[in-house]
Amino acid sequence: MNLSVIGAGTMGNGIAHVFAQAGHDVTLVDLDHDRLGAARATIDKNLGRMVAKERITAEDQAATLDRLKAETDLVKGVANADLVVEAATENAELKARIFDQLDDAAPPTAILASNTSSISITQIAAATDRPEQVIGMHFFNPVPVMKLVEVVRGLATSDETYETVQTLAESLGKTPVEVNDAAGFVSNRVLMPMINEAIFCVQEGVATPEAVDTVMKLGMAHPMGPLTLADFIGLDVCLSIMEVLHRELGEDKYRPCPLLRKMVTAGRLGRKSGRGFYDYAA
Ligand SMILES: CC(=O)CC(=O)SCCNC(=O)CCNC(=O)[C@H](O)C(C)(C)COP(=O)(O)OP(=O)(O)OC[C@H]1O[C@@H](n2cnc3c(N)ncnc32)[C@H](O)[C@@H]1OP(=O)(O)O
Ligand SMILES: NC(=O)C1=CN([C@@H]2O[C@H](COP(=O)(O)OP(=O)(O)OC[C@H]3O[C@@H](n4cnc5c(N)ncnc54)[C@H](OP(=O)(O)O)[C@@H]3O)[C@@H](O)[C@H]2O)C=CC1
Repeated sequence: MNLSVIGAGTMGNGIAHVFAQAGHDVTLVDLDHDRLGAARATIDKNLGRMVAKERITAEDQAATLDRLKAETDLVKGVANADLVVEAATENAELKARIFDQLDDAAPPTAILASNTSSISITQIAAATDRPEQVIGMHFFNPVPVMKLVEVVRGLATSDETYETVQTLAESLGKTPVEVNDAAGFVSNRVLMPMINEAIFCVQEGVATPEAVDTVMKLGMAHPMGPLTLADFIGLDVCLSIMEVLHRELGEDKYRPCPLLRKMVTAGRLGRKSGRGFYDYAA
């Protein structure tokens, strides 16, 4: 298939990686040329790890990179797409604008999928004239490792669109799980309030970030503590998700922790900015 991925951040590079590795031609689109270069370098590094472990050959690595194109112009980047996955910043207005552009620029038969963590697929689909071809294809971070794709049906999503995305996810070696359109879907409805509560523990002085993480790792066998995971996801993404849960579900239990908001305001976004609950300075 010809696949396009919009947004070359944390998730966009992982999605482009698994698509290209599975043999698809991929165009990665971002407004920022440097971001595209960094994404290619990350994909190359992650493929290199697999070569070092003898899971793939150096020829596979080169062939995967050959299938990957970079583009700063969205119109050119989706002109031949069979399916587009949007993985731009978690912001409802931005996504509506992008889907409006995609609807004009992508072939009429193309499926338009969003990797959104929490925003309504029905609302995103309403920005297009093809809501039956709009769907949530929600990958997990790090994409090359995590086995789940949460496939989110909007109100108008057709069975044909669902089946194409389900088959594509399976062809990547992932397990698709069908969910309906509701704020945060299943994954972030359950995960994000836990992370938010962990941040309240730090804010209220119940324990240090290290202690909170150790409790959840050793006591609950989580691979990463919730604050390490929040830094890994991006604190700006966590805040956006909590805001959607709070606004859409309307209950106090979903209010974003003030410390989370303060850290985002201060530019402490986690790993991607070099500092969050922990310091990642080289
Ligand atoms: C916000 C949303 O909408 C949805 C989300 O994505 S929520 C976030 C979901 N993700 C999680 O919960 C991740 C939780 N953490 C983990 O599962 C693990 O800590 C981890 C897989 C990230 C790292 O595992 P680890 O055992 O600590 O490290 P490590 O041994 O170095 O890595 C394990 C494997 O992952 C690979 N890996 C680690 N980080 C990677 C990355 N960023 N990209 C690609 N591969 C990576 C390693 O190469 C290694 O591969 P093999 O098993 O094939 O050898
Ligand atoms: N982080 C995570 O763990 C997960 C995130 N998600 C979801 O994936 C999506 C992306 O998140 P993530 O990768 O973390 O975010 P990042 O902030 O890492 O990356 C977003 C990228 O999109 C770019 N972008 C913004 N506007 C446009 C546009 N109009 N056209 C093309 N590119 C654009 C940004 O560029 P610039 O910085 O220049 O604005 C940036 O490079 C979000 O919807 C998020 O909720 C889903 C699962 C997990």
